Amino acid sequence: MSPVSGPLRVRVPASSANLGPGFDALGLALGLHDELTVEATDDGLVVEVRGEGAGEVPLDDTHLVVRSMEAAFSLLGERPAGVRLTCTNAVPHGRGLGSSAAAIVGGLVAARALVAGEDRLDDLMLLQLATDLEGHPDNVAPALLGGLTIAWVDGAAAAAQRLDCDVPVTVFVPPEPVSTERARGLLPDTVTHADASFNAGRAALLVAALTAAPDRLISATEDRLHQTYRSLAMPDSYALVRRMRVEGVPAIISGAGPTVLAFARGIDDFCPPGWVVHHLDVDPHGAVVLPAS
Ligand SMILES: Nc1ncnc2c1ncn2[C@@H]1O[C@H](COP(=O)(O)OP(=O)(O)OP(=O)(O)O)[C@@H](O)[C@H]1O
Ligand SMILES: N[C@@H](CCO)C(=O)O
Repeated sequence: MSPVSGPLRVRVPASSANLGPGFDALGLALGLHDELTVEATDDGLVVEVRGEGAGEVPLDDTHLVVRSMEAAFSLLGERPAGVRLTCTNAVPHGRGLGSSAAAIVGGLVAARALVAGEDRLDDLMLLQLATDLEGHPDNVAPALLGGLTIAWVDGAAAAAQRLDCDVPVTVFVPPEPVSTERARGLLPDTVTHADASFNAGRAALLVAALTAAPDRLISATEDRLHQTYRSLAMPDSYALVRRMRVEGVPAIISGAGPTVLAFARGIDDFCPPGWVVHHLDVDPHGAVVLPAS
């Protein structure tokens, strides 16, 4: 796709990472989207934010979407004289639904569309930039590629395998955020060989369960590497996961939490007071460039 001169729109999905045992590797693109409208101008930077984050995120060049666009411009050695950016956000911040990944990927895809086109900045290069900005690949991969993704880093090189996946999802979003930074700080430096082996097996089973054998989801979503350690920061989320799992519902902490995700529908009665429920499908597309509406 060649560069777009007029205003353009980028739609980028929420994502749920880890999915239980697949810590820092598995991720799922979800049908809840942020939308960016971006236009090259003759001068300056204008940022407008609507929806999630409005009144909270900065409106200058420290804005995460702007920082991400700048990273792409720097790599390309080319940038517009000015940018007008409007963010219409539906992905809640600090909830484990990949809001930071959506901002990063949205900014990179928008910058590519504005000045380069895909022939000069392909998806693998965007995945690398996004992983460098986010710090781990498991949210930015599904945000970029859609579907179910298995992401990894070889040395410093990020990579991902996308898989088709069509599984119904319900997410329960609590009113208060927990930052990924805080959640990552609760993890131990080492785990037992038994726990590592357990998670490796269940993560492998989870890929099979999500693509071919959904009856395995309750076993496939067990985890020993992160959820219990993080329960200190999100006790209500952890209790909700346990309540659903004892009823046979494959429930997990979404990403670094505190959102709870279940691979099921018709379970809204589990929703605690003051939380928000979304019934979501998997987004197969990832970030897409659309004509400005
Ligand atoms: N659309 C956005 N625009 C600007 N800044 C954003 C946007 N989305 C996220 N951020 C920044 O990222 C922070 C949230 O990142 P954090 O990683 O803690 O949560 P998350 O990405 O929503 O959850 P997770 O990474 O666990 O899925 C916000 O507090 C804000 O500073
Ligand atoms: N794998 C990351 C996902 C963050 O969304 C973590 O759990 O910290």
